[in-house]
Amino acid sequence: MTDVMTTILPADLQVAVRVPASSANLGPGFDCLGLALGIYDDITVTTMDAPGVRVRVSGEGAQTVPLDETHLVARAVERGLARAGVAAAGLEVDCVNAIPHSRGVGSSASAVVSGLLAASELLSIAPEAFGTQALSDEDLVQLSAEFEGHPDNAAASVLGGAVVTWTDGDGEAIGYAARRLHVDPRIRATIFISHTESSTSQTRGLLPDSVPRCDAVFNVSRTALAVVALTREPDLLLAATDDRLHQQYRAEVLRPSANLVADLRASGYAATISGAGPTVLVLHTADLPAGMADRDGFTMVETSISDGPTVVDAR
Ligand SMILES: Nc1ncnc2c1ncn2[C@@H]1O[C@H](COP(=O)(O)OP(=O)(O)OP(=O)(O)O)[C@@H](O)[C@H]1O
Ligand SMILES: N[C@@H](CCO)C(=O)O
Repeated sequence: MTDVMTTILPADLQVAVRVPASSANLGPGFDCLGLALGIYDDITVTTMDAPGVRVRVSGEGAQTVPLDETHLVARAVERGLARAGVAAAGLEVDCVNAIPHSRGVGSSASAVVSGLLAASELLSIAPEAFGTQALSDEDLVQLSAEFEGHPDNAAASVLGGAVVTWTDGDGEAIGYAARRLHVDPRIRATIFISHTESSTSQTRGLLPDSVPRCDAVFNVSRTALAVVALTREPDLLLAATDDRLHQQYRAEVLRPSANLVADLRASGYAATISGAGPTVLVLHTADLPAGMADRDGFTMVETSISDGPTVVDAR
């Protein structure tokens, strides 16, 4: 689909969507593995006659995010509509956020996906004369990854479950694609949400441009193994979540998280830094022992693996 000339949608179309958080990398799969988590932001978008963008936010980020047209959800709604050559004169965006920001559980990707999914639903309920239709999952992955600059979080929030993502091309025209994996139902996800924040763009800057070949080979093998462990042999999760590509380079600025990962892995748990941190993800099949929750600086949350986003209302 290509962008075409803009026409204006009628006022009072309303859609409500619920979009999951995500954990990226899962250890070795830097920028190419992701997992949707059972923590959700709820977004309602209404088209208006009056020009401008009005944003209301409660929950996570309420004190920090902008409340105008620069808000990430509003920008994503406009981008999604533009894809089909339409726009809204004005937009009202209502956000009820449960996904913590800047902790490594994909809040920015969830915000972008919620805006694009809302746009997609607006396109599907617009009067027939507009000739618009919902965006495909492929479009949602492409457009959300363009915002993020990497597809792992965004694809997990679009498709649910675990995802493998890849890119084609470079420079101005990167293509992003993803496939969902069928996660072995015995696998559970627990996160230790850090009480401190970390900026993804800042910690990406700590990564070297090249790594030793032995480390590259190590990560290629573990990433392939992760697909086996996630889909049918969870006993392999500890080995399959090991990494030499990125966590060691971020450890200095994520010291408490790196120490927690090391402790948990030494005790046999498949722990990794979640995304760019500082939250820590543990994948497991058995109950975690009582007392594990007591970690200074972290709140342990036994979450679920999400089946993906839902459209709650569209009228
Ligand atoms: N729901 C939201 N609404 C508006 N802006 C958001 C929202 N969620 C995140 N953001 C913006 O994205 C920034 C956080 O992005 P960042 O990529 O650093 O962290 P993250 O997405 O939470 O974690 P990670 O990408 O490591 O999983 C916030 O500071 C805020 O500016
Ligand atoms: N793959 C990305 C995920 C950010 O959530 C990174 O590690 O920078």
